[in-house]
Amino acid sequence: MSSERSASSSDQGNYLPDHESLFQEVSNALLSDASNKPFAIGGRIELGSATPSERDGIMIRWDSGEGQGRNVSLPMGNDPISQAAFQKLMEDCQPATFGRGGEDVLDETYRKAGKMNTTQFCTDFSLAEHGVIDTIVQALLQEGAHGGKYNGVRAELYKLNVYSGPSGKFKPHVDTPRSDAQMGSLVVCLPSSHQGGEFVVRHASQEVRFDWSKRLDCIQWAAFFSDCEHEVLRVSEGHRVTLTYNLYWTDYGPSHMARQLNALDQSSFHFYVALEKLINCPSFLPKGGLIGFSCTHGYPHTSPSSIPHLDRRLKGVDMLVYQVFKRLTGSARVRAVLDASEYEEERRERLRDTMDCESSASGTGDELASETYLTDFLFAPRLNGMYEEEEMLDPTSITHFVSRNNGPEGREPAFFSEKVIWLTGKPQFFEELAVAFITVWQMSLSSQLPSANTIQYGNEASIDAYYSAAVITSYLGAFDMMTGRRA
Ligand SMILES: O=C(O)CCC(=O)C(=O)O
Ligand SMILES: [Fe+2]
Repeated sequence: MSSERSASSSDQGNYLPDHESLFQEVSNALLSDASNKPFAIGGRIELGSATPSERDGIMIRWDSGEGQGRNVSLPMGNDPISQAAFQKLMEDCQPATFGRGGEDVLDETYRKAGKMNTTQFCTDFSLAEHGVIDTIVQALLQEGAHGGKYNGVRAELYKLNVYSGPSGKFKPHVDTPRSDAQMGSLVVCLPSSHQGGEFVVRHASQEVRFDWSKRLDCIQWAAFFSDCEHEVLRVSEGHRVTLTYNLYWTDYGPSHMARQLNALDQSSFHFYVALEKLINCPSFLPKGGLIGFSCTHGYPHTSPSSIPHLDRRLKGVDMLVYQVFKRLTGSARVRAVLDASEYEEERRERLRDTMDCESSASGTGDELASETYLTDFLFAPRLNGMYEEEEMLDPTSITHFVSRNNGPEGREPAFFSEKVIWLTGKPQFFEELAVAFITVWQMSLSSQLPSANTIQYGNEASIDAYYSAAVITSYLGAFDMMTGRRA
């Protein structure tokens, strides 16, 4: 009894330092490059949730020589026919070579595996069906990498590999890049019983291990950047069957539509034909002007940097309208809509002060009230500084002036008002659809673990993401009666 108590009190004595070091480990892991810039990721696809044909097994069909086609389904059945087919697959594989000093070499002390080229086999396993590429793009694509040139990733099937026990392996190596656009490799492990054969990926003293030997009811995969060293540890038993893919950066991707007019045939929309007729009508905005469409979705923006990229995030009909505007007029812009009521009120008051005639003042007021305020606003949030309550990043209530010292009075408003012909009615102003609230905690990372009441909330660098109304606008040039076209 007493020994139990003393054990528990010594546990308690150890609890705090352990707790501290665990906390430190979490902090360090989060601050490390491996977390900030992941270099290897993995996932799995449960066969139960796969496509109907995959649920019965992943089919490999191959050319077995002399025009004979064969197939085997994985995981392999227990029946003699399946086993014979699998045996034949291994016989039809060639010994896998690897690159050394610019040459392809066969050295089974370094790599012991069978391989088959894509000219000899095909499979019904489809990466696209399972969102593997989408996951890779989401997790490995780094914002702004390569000057923002690349938006997506493309996978090209490269080889089928079989690593068999008791000595299948591939010692540490880096994959040979096949073009400048190559970003990495993807290894897909098909369900096949084996022991050992862990896949290890290393980068800058960090290591990620994938053990695919434990499950036969799923397809498991790992993707990693080209510059990562990796290795297949020894397979002690069974057969480890993988498909390898080369991954390439692409300039298309989930957000490429906004910048790629050819991705879609806009002229197939009824709206396109109708708008084209309107634009070609000489009595419509003869001197030119702005047409606008109120977006059907709300779009979040948290900082000035998100404004120029709003077009990439357009959804559904909003993206279609944006594309049609671009195609027909050559110009389209997505803008956030701000609450200009205070600004407008101030302006009206100033006008009232300066105008002597009551009737003209009220006339101007009406005119102002019918104007619509748009913005490509230029506010400069100070993310690291203190915010005054009313200075919070709130695009729905920005009514301030910014000093740009180049306006007629030395200052220019943060946003400009322009008349717009709305194609489907005015935007729903100022409607806050949702608010995401993120608090940046500035926790002390010193060895002193902050307890609940000593946690410091930094300098209140809170960021509100507002889903505000957005509009798409397009300038029409003046109609030229001579040419029958717009400038
Ligand atoms: O098949 C695997 O598990 C990985 C093989 C590999 O690294 C390669 O083929 O370069
Ligand atoms: Fe490799």
